[in-house]
Amino acid sequence: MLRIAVPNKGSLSEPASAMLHEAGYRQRKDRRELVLVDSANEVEFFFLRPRDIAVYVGSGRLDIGITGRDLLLDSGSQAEEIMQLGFASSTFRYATRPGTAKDVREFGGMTVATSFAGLVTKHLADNGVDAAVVHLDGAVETAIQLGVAEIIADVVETGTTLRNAGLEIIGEPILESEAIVIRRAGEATDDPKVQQFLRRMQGVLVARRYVMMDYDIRVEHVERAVALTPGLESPTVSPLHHEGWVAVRSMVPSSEAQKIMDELYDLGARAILTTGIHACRL
Ligand SMILES: Nc1ncnc2c1ncn2[C@@H]1O[C@H](COP(=O)(O)OP(=O)(O)OP(=O)(O)O)[C@@H](O)[C@H]1O
Ligand SMILES: O=P(O)(O)OC[C@H]1O[C@H](OP(=O)(O)OP(=O)(O)O)[C@H](O)[C@@H]1O
Ligand SMILES: [Mg+2]
Repeated sequence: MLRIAVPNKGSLSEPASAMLHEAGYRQRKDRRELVLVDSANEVEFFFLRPRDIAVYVGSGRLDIGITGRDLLLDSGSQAEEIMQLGFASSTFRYATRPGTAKDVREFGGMTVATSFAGLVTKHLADNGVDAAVVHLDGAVETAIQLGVAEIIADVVETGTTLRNAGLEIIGEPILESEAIVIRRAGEATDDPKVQQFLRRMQGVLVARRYVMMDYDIRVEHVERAVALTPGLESPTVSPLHHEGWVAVRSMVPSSEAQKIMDELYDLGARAILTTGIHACRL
């Protein structure tokens, strides 16, 4: 059985379970369930606090886990990133009241409040800055108003929380984060069970990002048409009963589908259809 850690709460929890469900795995119906065995797929899921997942995986108690890159790096665990999952994207940044500091090198003697003390302590040391770090569990934006710190370091997605607290970002992001799959550092990556899991997750990412496009076009225009729809490897071109016409089938990025349909139409393509992809293995 492959033993997989899944976030049980917070921003990562629902999208992680949704992705696993799309990949064909059983997921819990009751949020209080802590362990779930999916015997048909030979997988056991452990629903754990997102912060703890790198600890379990790094110690080798669980084979793989889904967590955030920022949480992995903050934990200092012996675990490594093996796949990006494309959700819960954010940056991790310093922020303060206008006029306090413009660069991390000006933080000397100040206090930084954060829920990611490991990450921030390392970043300050890497920049040769002697600043105090106060660890808070959440809502760190309020720490400045309440006089606990002059600077905060926190997750920023849209920036709304910072703006509402009257804070401004300082400098470049400390890091860019998203949901990732992790495993114990240095572990061989050719375990067939792990490989199968990663292929399933990759299949979900591709199914979400691409649509299947079909169209009919006159033979003399097919080269220009397939240049617009090159597919991942090569488009399928089939003869049509109607002489001089072919049918083309190809995967295209869903974000570009409408633009490509317009361009194909202008080239003379007709019966242009797109259909969703439910699952795939590349
Ligand atoms: N607003 C957000 N947008 C994108 N990702 C976020 C956001 N807030 C937190 N995250 C990500 O979620 C992970 C933190 O998960 P965690 O469950 O510990 O905190 P949370 O999602 O903020 O939940 P809570 O604060 O309710 O406990 C990190 O990887 C972080 O980057
Ligand atoms: O840039 P934004 O789109 O505003 O999102 C960022 C906010 O989202 C998270 O807060 P959360 O709601 O999880 O509360 P917390 O601070 O208590 O973790 C994070 O800690 C930031 O405060
Ligand atoms: Mg939070």
